[in-house]
Amino acid sequence: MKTILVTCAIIHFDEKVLAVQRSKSMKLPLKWEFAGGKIEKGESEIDCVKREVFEELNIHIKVNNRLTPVTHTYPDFKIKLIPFTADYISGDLKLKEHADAVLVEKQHLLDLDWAAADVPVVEELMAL
Ligand SMILES: Nc1nc2c([nH]c(=O)n2[C@H]2C[C@H](O)[C@@H](COP(=O)(O)OP(=O)(O)OP(=O)(O)O)O2)c(=O)[nH]1
Repeated sequence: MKTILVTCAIIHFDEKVLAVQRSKSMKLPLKWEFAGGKIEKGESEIDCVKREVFEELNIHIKVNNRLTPVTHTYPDFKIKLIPFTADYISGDLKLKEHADAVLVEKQHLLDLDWAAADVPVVEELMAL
């Protein structure tokens, strides 16, 4: 099975981080994730995560640290999820694709129903 490379951004707004919920019509419907998406051919990880966040949320971010990538096999595809911490810089948040968004304190992140690949990312984040 081919592995798709996906970046995501853990965007900090002061002490909280932004989680977004996939819509009913997307793969992994209604699961929570960090904004991001597939790396395009020739694109750097950082350019990808900035582009995806702007396309999905209409905001600009500053990318900070790369966390540990997670490889996960879903029933019909396999991904390598590459997470970055980031800070909100500018723009009015608009949900272009997602069903919902919440700002969550780090200690409450595991209350959400995450996409399976994100669980190790959330655990690493909570331990930082
Ligand atoms: N953006 C993002 N995707 C994630 C996370 N965790 C996780 O398993 N994924 C999966 C869901 C998607 O299948 C894939 C990201 O692809 P995408 O968002 O660009 O595309 P998609 O699946 O919605 O659309 P498509 O395959 O129909 O083109 O990675 C995450 O935290 N952020």
